[in-house]
Amino acid sequence: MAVFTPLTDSQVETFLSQFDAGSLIACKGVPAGTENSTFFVTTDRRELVLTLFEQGEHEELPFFVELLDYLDEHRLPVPGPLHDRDGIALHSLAGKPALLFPRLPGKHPEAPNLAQCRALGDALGRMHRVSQRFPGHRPNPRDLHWLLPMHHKVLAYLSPEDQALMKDEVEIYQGFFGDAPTLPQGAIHGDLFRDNTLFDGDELGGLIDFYNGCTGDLLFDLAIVINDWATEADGRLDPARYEALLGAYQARRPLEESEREAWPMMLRMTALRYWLSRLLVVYVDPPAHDLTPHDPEAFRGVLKRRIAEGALPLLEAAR
Ligand SMILES: Nc1ncnc2c1ncn2[C@@H]1O[C@H](COP(=O)(O)OP(=O)(O)O)[C@@H](O)[C@H]1O
Ligand SMILES: N[C@@H](CCOP(=O)(O)O)C(=O)O
Repeated sequence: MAVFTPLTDSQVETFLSQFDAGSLIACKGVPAGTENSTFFVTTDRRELVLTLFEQGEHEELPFFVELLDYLDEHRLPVPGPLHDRDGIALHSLAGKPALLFPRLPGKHPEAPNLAQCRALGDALGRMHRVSQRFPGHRPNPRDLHWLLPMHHKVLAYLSPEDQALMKDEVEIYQGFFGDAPTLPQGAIHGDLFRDNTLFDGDELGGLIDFYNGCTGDLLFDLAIVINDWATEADGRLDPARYEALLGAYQARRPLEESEREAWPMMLRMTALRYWLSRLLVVYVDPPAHDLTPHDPEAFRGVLKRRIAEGALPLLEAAR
């Protein structure tokens, strides 16, 4: 259960009255959330999602609004936030920052099929084409600059073998990315796992949960996607899903030479990013709620597979 701040109907009615979105019929807490309180709101006009921001840096919310507005204006399948009659999206409700969104159709794909992988690759490629011109700026909070200090915090909890793995990897990324040319930049989702997408059958209903959104290497986003969408439980890449996703992505935005060179390393670095963030949740900074944390071991497995796979000749097949 993850409604951290319950709301009364009268609170929701007053909140809704600022928007041109109809009158309240029903408001239901969504159990699936992990960080924010989310409600499905039905009015006499439409289906909406109300999010109360429980944690995180609230001063960054205007960036997320700008990014979603921008992507929505460019016809990407994202929930563009509703703006009130004065043009304001970000409000306060029950003492928490609040945003109202259209409710997008579909559910999270657990075992994505090839059509869904193609749809996701296509949407991400389209998003990255336009996001290169997004004027906002928010440095990537989970890139190498974060890995460098943070990995020290978990070393004490790891076996000697895993300590060596993590330390060696971070050192390798430092050497590689320190010397590499700047990769194509733009706004990225930053956490585009299956559970941050909605599918209605094979049709992509939308990309949601942009609260890791930031600006940085586009390739970082693509690598996160491959490590989740095209990866088996043991960390192995699934060639068919890999090619479906990368092929559709590159039909919209072909990778540049610098990105092809950085690709195997980016897959490794983003695998380690989740190994580390999950270890931090388990050992260093557990959340106040009792939701089961994600398993860090899964991404240790992904990292080890990516190292073993080396230069990934499959990329050629996905050109
Ligand atoms: N715009 C939306 N349309 C439909 N469902 C949504 C939308 N936004 C969120 N949800 C649903 O609410 C759940 C929790 O939202 P999310 O933003 O992922 O919260 P958290 O950051 O707390 O995990 C999602 O898994 C999804 O099922
Ligand atoms: N999708 C992530 C959860 C969000 O990561 P965070 O670093 O923003 O907390 C996962 O599967 O671990």
